Amino acid sequence: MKICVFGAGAIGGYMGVKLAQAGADVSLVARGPHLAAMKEKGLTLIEEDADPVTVQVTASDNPADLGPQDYVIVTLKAHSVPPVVPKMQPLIGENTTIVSGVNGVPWWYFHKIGGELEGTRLETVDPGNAQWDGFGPDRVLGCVVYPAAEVSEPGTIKHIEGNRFSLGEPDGSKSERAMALSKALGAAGLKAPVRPRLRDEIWVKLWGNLSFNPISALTHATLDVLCTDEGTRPVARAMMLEAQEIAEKLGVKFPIDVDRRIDGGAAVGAHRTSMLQDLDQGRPMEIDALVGSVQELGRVTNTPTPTIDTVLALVKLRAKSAGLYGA
Ligand SMILES: NC(=O)C1=CN([C@@H]2O[C@H](COP(=O)(O)OP(=O)(O)OC[C@H]3O[C@@H](n4cnc5c(N)ncnc54)[C@H](OP(=O)(O)O)[C@@H]3O)[C@@H](O)[C@H]2O)C=CC1
Ligand SMILES: CC(C)(CO)C(=O)C(=O)O
Repeated sequence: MKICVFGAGAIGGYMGVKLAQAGADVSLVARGPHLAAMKEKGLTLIEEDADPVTVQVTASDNPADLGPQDYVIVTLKAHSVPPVVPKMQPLIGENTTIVSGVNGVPWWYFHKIGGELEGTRLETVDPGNAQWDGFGPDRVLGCVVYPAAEVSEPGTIKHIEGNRFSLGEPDGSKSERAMALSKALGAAGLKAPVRPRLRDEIWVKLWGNLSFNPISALTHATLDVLCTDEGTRPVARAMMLEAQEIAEKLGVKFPIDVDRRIDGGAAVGAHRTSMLQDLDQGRPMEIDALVGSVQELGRVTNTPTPTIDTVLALVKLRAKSAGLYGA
């Protein structure tokens, strides 16, 4: 089974080391100093309570070097995917599965969902239908990424917590391709359950990213603070309730309520969300995928999103002021 991880930064690098350690036929697409370090010294993974491990990996910035794959696991930031679809084509053969390991509303959301919204495209996450047309939705296997990791220096991944990558077919089936990837990830020491209702998990994760991430970027507060502060907790809660109304119209079942989700965020502690980290480090922020997409779904389902609209406007301007959003 040939697996290529496209965008082998924090999450893709973590997966890449685990797969390589387990003897999988895995290759990594990366770029810049991180790629150069991987090629020179291998890819190192630092995990708590374990000695660092370094594996030699097949890595390139040119997918044509790697050829057609059985699975391409995309672990890029959401906004980085559409522009690289043409570059990814050499990795795609007749039976290639694309695994979308990207936060936010996935571009394939309305594929095989059934009902009147079947096939709806989302401009915020797939401008110009780049992925829908360039990959084709039938190739897609969904994935919700739970681990936290960072590139601590070029060629080195620091794992922070978690090892679960929930997988799910757009139609909810336990397909052969989903089960085979689950087995390969399991053999690499990762948890990769195949879920019949992946969209429910997408929304529970998105609840937090939609609200905590922009609030943290606007206030520079860590999760423990913004989830308990008497001013920002109700803002997060209002955003989440708007999102819940949208999701429930789309058939999602939430296994917990908003207060439990916010308490879960608070329990993570003094964490700077990925959006705040991106702002701090001058990197583009995943605003469209995490917040804009939910506003778009509000329009699609005729659901008012006043709090989401307000926070989205503020965080977009914050990002624009830092030169990290739009032209
Ligand atoms: N990190 C985390 O803890 C978590 C992340 N996620 C989600 O997982 C996804 C990936 O996040 P994360 O791993 O943090 O992101 P990273 O930025 O660490 O990894 C993406 C990597 O892809 C590289 N890249 C970008 N464009 C190209 C290209 N055209 N060719 C080759 N390489 C490229 C980036 O290089 P460069 O740095 O030069 O841009 C970077 O090394 C995101 O959607 C994120 O929200 C979900 C849960 C937790
Ligand atoms: C906020 C958190 C921990 C989940 O809600 C996250 O995933 C992020 O920092 O992007």
